[in-house]
Amino acid sequence: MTQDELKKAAAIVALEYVPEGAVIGVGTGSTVNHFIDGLGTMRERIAGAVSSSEASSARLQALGIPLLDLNQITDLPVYVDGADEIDDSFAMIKGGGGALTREKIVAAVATRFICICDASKRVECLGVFPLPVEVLPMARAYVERELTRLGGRPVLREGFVTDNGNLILDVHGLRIADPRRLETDINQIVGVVANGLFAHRGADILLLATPGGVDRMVAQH
Ligand SMILES: O=C(CO)[C@H](O)[C@H](O)COP(=O)(O)O
Repeated sequence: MTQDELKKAAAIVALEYVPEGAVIGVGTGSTVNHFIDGLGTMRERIAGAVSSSEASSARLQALGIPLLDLNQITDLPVYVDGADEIDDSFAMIKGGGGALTREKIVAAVATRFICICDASKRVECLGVFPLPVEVLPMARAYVERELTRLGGRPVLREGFVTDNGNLILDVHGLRIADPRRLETDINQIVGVVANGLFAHRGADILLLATPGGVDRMVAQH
């Protein structure tokens, strides 16, 4: 199976977790695109979706799925999203697509975070994938210096502007032994909008696609 076929397999299993009549939180990325396509086939059975990016919003709208404003939602039973890395505690690095801030906001509101990914995303220790950090443009150089002080090597994502009008620094060279601590430390840097560590709010369910099938795992927290 190709990596894309594995992503699709995880996404299709995630459709089983979509409650009848509910608003669904929708992430961003190539794995989630398969999930959105699946949602399109069952659009009469859901109330609509809250999206984490302009790209996902466009795909949802093209399939006729109503988009809702997060500010009008009090009950979001599930949020479905991919990850760039996920560890044994279901802490993740996300933001490869640059949508980390909105992803974090929608995930914070959701009752259950369902992570869908192929087995290559499972790691023992987070940090081989460069950690994305969304930064206000005027703070870029200052935040770069502070991230270097934390032991990383920040690299500006060239030619990329987030949906919020900000920049992304991809931080290389971090071996993240304590994801919660680092998530908090980076959030303390003035000018950081959000960082791609999802450790305080990790996944609740992991649907991990392997060539042998999709493993369903539930977090122990
Ligand atoms: O965090 C994300 C986007 O900001 C994605 O979930 C992550 O990059 C995984 O993407 P893909 O499903 O394309 O492998």
